[in-house]
Amino acid sequence: MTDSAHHADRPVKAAVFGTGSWGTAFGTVLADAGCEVTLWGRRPELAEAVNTTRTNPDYLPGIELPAGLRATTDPAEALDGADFAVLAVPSQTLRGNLAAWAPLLSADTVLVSLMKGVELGTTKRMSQVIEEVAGVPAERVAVVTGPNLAREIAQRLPAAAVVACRDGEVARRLQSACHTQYFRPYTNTDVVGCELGGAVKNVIGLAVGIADGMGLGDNAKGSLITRGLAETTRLGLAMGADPLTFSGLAGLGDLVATCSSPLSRNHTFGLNLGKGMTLEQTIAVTKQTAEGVKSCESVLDLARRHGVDMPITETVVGIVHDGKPPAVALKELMSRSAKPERR
Ligand SMILES: NC(=O)c1ccc[n+]([C@@H]2O[C@H](COP(=O)([O-])OP(=O)(O)OC[C@H]3O[C@@H](n4cnc5c(N)ncnc54)[C@H](O)[C@@H]3O)[C@@H](O)[C@H]2O)c1
Ligand SMILES: O=P(O)(O)OC[C@H](O)CO
Repeated sequence: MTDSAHHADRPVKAAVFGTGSWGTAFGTVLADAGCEVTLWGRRPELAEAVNTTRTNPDYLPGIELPAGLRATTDPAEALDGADFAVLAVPSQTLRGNLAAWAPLLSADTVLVSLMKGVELGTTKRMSQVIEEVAGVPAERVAVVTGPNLAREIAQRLPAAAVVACRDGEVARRLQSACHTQYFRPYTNTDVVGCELGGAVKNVIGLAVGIADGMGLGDNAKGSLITRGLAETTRLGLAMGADPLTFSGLAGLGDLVATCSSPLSRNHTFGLNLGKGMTLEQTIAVTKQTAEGVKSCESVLDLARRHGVDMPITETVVGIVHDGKPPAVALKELMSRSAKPERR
């Protein structure tokens, strides 16, 4: 673990872009695993706070960060000698952000996506956006996903995760760079399945939050999780993913964590809508990135492009973007024509 995060005779170096909750928490994992980690953030005062107080007061208050983690606002400084460039900004800003950083990348730096979203308009997965903007092959892009609520990880509570890359050897290098006593990463080469699992679970998390807010009970929750996984798997199959990925950490594991945790921003966003807040009120009280709010539209777009039926995703889009009252949307969902379970 700690000893394995070395590259030949020097520590592995990682730049983490995004000093929000998950960038800071995953940077903590890398530093605890023995890497030299530099966090990039937009705001000098937050970088200063990380360096002087060894905490991130805005995103992870009260949690001590490791000594091997420092912050800067200079992307070139963050990337200097980096083996891994880890990206943890909102999915919809990644393209613009990375365009500015790409010219600073070395030829052998591996790009790592922590993001769980699908780009609006293009319907591209985050690894595809990275390949396109940075001009790198799929073998140099990895994805970290799974049931990883940032605050729990930063508190060093135990969790497993998936490190996915088309090139299995690159996945193994990243696995060893982020393996600690509390963070157990597994490798996978099914990048499409891992990314879809992460992006669609946010949409199902919204649906479950809405149901919880409406007081629909635990049977409704179990039904939404299971049928949500069924529609995720249908989309994955149409896009060439391995269906077994969806019963793993990137699918079921993340779905269960998101749909059952008060720490989930997507679940909380849905909960507020289900309790009767308007979209505007809900957005106003949401301080961090709830990716499903935008990605429900791109996931539905993706489903239509692939001719896949995703009724729960469609219901979420109806409530979140078309102003459909949750009670009306529920009635419509329950009135769909009867069918066999496996179809
Ligand atoms: N928080 C979690 O538990 C968690 C876990 C796994 C994956 N993720 C994923 O990680 C990604 C980042 O989420 P997060 O939880 O860190 O979000 P966050 O809201 O906590 O932080 C987002 C970070 O991006 C920065 N940012 C916002 N707009 C920006 C812009 N236009 N340009 C550059 N930077 C910008 C913010 O300043 C902040 O530092 C999301 O895709 C999310 O789904 C989050
Ligand atoms: O807070 P959420 O809803 O973005 O979920 C965080 C993580 O993705 C859980 O694995």
